[in-house]
Amino acid sequence: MTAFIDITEAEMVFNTRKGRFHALRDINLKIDQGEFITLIGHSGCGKSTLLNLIAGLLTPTGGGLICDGREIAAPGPDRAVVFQNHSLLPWLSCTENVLLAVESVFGGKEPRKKLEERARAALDLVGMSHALTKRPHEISGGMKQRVGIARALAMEPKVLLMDEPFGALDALTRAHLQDELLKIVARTKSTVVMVTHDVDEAVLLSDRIVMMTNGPAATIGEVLKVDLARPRNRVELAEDPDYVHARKAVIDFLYTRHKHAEAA
Ligand SMILES: Nc1ncnc2c1ncn2[C@@H]1O[C@H](COP(=O)(O)OP(=O)(O)OP(=O)(O)O)[C@@H](O)[C@H]1O
Repeated sequence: MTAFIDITEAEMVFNTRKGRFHALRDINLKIDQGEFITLIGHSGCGKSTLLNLIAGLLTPTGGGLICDGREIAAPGPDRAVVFQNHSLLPWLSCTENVLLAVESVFGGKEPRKKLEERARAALDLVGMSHALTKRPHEISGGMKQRVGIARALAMEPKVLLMDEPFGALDALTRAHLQDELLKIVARTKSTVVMVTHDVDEAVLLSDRIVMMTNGPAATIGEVLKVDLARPRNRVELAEDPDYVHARKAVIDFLYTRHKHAEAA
C-alpha cells in the first residue's frame, strides 16, 4: 500500500542560462495522513523546491510524487500553500481574501451564505474574528500570516504546505503562532509539510524532521522521529531530555556533519 504522500526517486534539474543545475536527487519519502513533517537544511539546499514539487508548482525531472493515490501533476486545492509573505490581496478585507479561496473550492456547490460561514469559521480558528472587515495594511505582520493560514485551512486541504510561514516575524509573534498552529493542527488533524530554518521550531512542531544535505544535488540526509507527547508545551519541553536530545541531533547534523560551505 502506498503512503498518503509517497515521493519516489524524485529528482529536480533546472535549466538555467548557465546550463543545467541539479538541485535535488534521489528523494524518497513517505508521509502518513495527519503527520507533521518539517524540512530543514542550509540555505539553497532545495527545501522550497521539494515543497513546490509536493504542491505541484514544479514537475520533477525524474521520479514521481503521489498524494492520496493520485500522481501530483499540477497544483490543486487538496494541497494548500502558505508562503513566508502572506500574499493577501491588499484591496480586499480579511474575510474577502479568505472567501476568494473558499469560492475557488466550494463555489458553485454551496450557497453564498455557506461560503461566508466557511470563511468566518476559518478566521475564527486562527483568532482573527475581530478583524473580519480590515484590509491587510490595517493589521500586523503576524495577523496577516494568520489570515494566510486561515485562507489555506478554509480550503479544507488534505495537505497544508508551509514555506517558512513564520520566517518574517519577530521571535515572540513567531512563538505565539507556533503554539496556535499546534492547537489548530490538533483540531483539524491536517497533514503538514513545513519548511523551516529554525531547529527549535522543527522539534517543537514535528512528528518527523527531514534533514537535507547541502546542494547541488541535495538529498535527504537523515529523518529524525520526534517522540514527544502532545499537546506540547514549549516551557516544559525546554528541559525535557528527549527534546534536548532531538535538538542536539539536528544541530549536530547541520553544523557538524553537513556544515555549510559559507559557514565553514
Ligand atoms: N527556478 C529555478 N531555476 C534555477 N535554479 C533554481 C530554481 N529554483 C531554485 N533553484 C536553485 O535550486 C537550489 C535550491 O533552491 P531552494 O529555493 O529550493 O532552496 P532552499 O533550501 O529553499 O533555500 P532557502 O533556505 O535559502 O530558501 C538553489 O541553488 C537555487 O538557486
